[in-house]
Amino acid sequence: MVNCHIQTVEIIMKLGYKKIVVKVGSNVITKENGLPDESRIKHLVNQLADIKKQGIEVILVSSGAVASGRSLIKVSEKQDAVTTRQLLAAIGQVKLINTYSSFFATHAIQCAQVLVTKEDFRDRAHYLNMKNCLQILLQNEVIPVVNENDVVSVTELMFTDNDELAGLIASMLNADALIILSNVNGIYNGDPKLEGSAVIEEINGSVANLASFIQTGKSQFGRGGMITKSTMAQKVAKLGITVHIANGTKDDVLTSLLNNELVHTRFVPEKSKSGKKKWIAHSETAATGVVKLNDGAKTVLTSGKATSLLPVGIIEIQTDFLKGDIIKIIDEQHNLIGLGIAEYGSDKARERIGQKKQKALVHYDYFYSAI
Ligand SMILES: Nc1ncnc2c1ncn2[C@@H]1O[C@H](COP(=O)(O)OP(=O)(O)O)[C@@H](O)[C@H]1O
Ligand SMILES: N[C@@H](CCC(=O)OP(=O)(O)O)C(=O)O
Repeated sequence: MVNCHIQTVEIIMKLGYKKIVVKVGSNVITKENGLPDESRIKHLVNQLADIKKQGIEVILVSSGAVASGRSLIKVSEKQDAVTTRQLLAAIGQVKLINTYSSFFATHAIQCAQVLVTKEDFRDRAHYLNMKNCLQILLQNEVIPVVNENDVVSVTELMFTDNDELAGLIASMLNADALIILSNVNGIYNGDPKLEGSAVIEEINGSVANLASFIQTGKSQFGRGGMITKSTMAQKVAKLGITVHIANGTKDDVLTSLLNNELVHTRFVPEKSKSGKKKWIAHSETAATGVVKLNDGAKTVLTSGKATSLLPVGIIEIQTDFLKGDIIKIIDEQHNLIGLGIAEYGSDKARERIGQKKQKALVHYDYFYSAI
């Protein structure tokens, strides 16, 4: 036993992460018959406990409320999809968190339930309140178990899926890595079910044809699918956080991943961005104004150099905004170039369109390039 533990200590230190966010998909912890896979949950908790005991901060984002609810109640077929989801999640989340809590308790570790909605990330003050709460949990050696609050998050107010939520949490907490556990070994260069397909082990920067490898279908209990997972992973890696997509149904997946011994997909991180840029990057739905740029301004702004958005490159203010609002910056073909915080409102910006020597509309420190 002692030797085994010492070995685990060495294993976990190899990648050198200090803070990780682990996202567990519904499929990982749900059996084929739809019932929660308690032995899988227990095995994951054992690994997370080992990792935490090495001094690594762990935040868990776990799906599975709806799947857990299905095991507890029979839903009338007449009930619509939204209400069914609310009902199943409301009941299932209790079971899910109790399962985690009892397994963590065997390691003398406390976990906390943190349920969030997309709205919680929109307003910067609200965002910082949530960040503060998660940090205080971590400082008190508690493992936050985060899920979307499916009871109140409906339709357009929902996250695409929990991968998006996990990306937001990893960015908010400046994690070193985000580990997404699904029921496949990673992103394949073709249909994962076909023999000729292989796992793409490293993705560096934005890969133009990545989406073409991915089948649109998703797994039995999943919500978003692999396309949303890979889009989110590229965005998070661009902010400076390593993203791993691995198979959570494999034994010892976390320990072998952290020991660099697992075949999976790893997104190479770019240089780390500031906390404010990380928030701006995830704030597209909170944007009010839309500003169109000419091609010259687009080239300068996306060159990777520290340049601010000057009125000389603006060709149109499409939607109004106030000073301090998040604005979308688009090119002549209406593609998103980036997001930024407006230094002044749309009235002033309109007066200055195309003019030289005017104050920047978006300062470089508050600009996130989506390209
Ligand atoms: N090229 C691909 N590589 C890996 N998985 C893929 C690919 N194309 C489609 N998929 C599907 O994506 C699924 C994982 O996404 P999703 O259903 O959202 O899972 P989760 O519940 O883990 O979030 C896999 O089960 C697989 O069927
Ligand atoms: N919040 C939902 C999970 C939704 C979701 O994104 O699921 P998945 O694609 O399996 O990560 C639940 O707990 O059932």
